[in-house]
Amino acid sequence: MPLSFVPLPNAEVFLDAQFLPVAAADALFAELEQTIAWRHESIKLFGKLVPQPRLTAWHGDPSARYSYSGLSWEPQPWTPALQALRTLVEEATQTGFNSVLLNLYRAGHDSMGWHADNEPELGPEPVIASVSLGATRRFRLKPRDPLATPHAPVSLELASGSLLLMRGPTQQHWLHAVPKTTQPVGPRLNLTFRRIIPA
Ligand SMILES: O=C(O)CCC(=O)C(=O)O
Ligand SMILES: [Fe+2]
Repeated sequence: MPLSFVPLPNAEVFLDAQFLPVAAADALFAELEQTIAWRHESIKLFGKLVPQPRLTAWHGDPSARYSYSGLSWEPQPWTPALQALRTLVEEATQTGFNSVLLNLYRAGHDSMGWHADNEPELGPEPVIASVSLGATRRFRLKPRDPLATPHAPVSLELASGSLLLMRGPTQQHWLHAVPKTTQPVGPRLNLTFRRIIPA
């Protein structure tokens, strides 16, 4: 299935709900959940170290150093599975990526707060290609400034094998999040492919 345009003001968002066949997505989920060296990082919030509500890993080209939420990341090398997925994502999006951030949401209590992927290393108009595997979780988007971008918040259910593409002015004008849920939900793995501009 091709990427379809999600019409939002001051944004360029595309979604392919079935980028990977379900069986391939489930197999990739199982492989990555087992083989990635997942880390439980903490971030500094108001001077206190707080464990992130999810597990993470960072892979990429050696030149793709990155700072994220006050953390500095040295990328781990591409594994064959990650390299194969990168090639598929690059073909689908016609974009080159040199790194991928992996997030493992172990259950409904794991989450990602409101933010934009607007770190300076990503340049002025970051291209973010996000592949989801495993349980379906709700992905929320809301305008950063509702006066400049008058639109209600948006929910996308990101199912296993889906590909979400955000580019152009999206990170400048919109925030996104994966809220906690009290619904019983299994683990979900998300991979955001990024292009770091080496310093
Ligand atoms: O898990 C998701 O769908 C979003 C992940 C995300 O926003 C990020 O890694 O910056
Ligand atoms: Fe993000």
